[in-house]
Amino acid sequence: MYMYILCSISSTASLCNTCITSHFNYATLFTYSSHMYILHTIPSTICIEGNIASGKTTCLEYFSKTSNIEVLTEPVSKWRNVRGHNPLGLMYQDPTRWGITLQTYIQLTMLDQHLSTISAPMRMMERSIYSAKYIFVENLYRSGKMPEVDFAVLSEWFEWITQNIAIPVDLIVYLQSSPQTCHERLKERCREEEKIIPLEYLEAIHQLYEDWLIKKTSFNVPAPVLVISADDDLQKMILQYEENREKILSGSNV
Ligand SMILES: Nc1ncnc2c1ncn2[C@@H]1O[C@H](COP(=O)(O)OP(=O)(O)O)[C@@H](O)[C@H]1O
Ligand SMILES: O=c1ccn([C@H]2C[C@H](O)[C@@H](COP(=O)(O)O)O2)c(=O)[nH]1
Repeated sequence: MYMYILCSISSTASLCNTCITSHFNYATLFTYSSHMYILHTIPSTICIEGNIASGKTTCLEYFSKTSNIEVLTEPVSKWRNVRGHNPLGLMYQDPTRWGITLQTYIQLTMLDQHLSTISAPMRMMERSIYSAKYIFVENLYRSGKMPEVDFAVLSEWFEWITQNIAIPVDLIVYLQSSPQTCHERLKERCREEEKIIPLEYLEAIHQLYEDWLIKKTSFNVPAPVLVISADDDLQKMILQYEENREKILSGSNV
């Protein structure tokens, strides 16, 4: 049985009594097994958050050319094909029946990404286990499309995971875009399962993101937030990424 203790490190490594899961650039994980501690350095983590088709994957592709960063895009291909089944497509067809199926699988695959071993000192992820719960599960529940029992089971799972496993995030980059822009881009991207997404769905997701990351009135925000306005064309977005490069790579919003 392994016990995980996460300690915040500034310049020198030391074991601290309390777990601090944000505001650090460098962290060390002590796994305790029987009688000994094993020391691992874990990479700092930047999560790119934003509405559907706001430009997250495009942003990650841009930063994938930077050395010392490992980019992890959302495992959408898994969500579209798990042992021959398509939970993403099923959820859009019948959210009340399949919402829990998709979100359980997303929770697992996101946890896997947070915990995956990488060789680079920095991990840049598309979304997080937090937005899966605080945005997408919440939206299904609030819109009356997820039965209360499904929401309760998913919530119990999420709480167990976040209380028992350290899932550190150092910086959230929020690509803030209007739902209208996302709707246009979504139609352009033309993913089969998403053809039925109405503007209202993107508006609801947008509102949940704003409450979480801008107003900070809904759920715990696990890291500082850097907001980048994402309605601009690609060239202007690249300029913004360059202007913010240092802040992003140092894991800081200031
Ligand atoms: N700044 C932009 N201007 C115009 N189109 C964009 C921009 N960023 C991304 N796109 C296009 O919009 C669609 C969605 O972008 P994507 O990066 O896949 O979004 P996400 O990963 O957030 O769902 C893609 O077709 C992409 O080529
Ligand atoms: O927790 C989640 C995360 C994502 N989705 C859906 C939303 C989109 O249809 C796809 C992929 O999202 P992108 O924003 O295009 O990367 O997955 C979900 O339903 N629940």
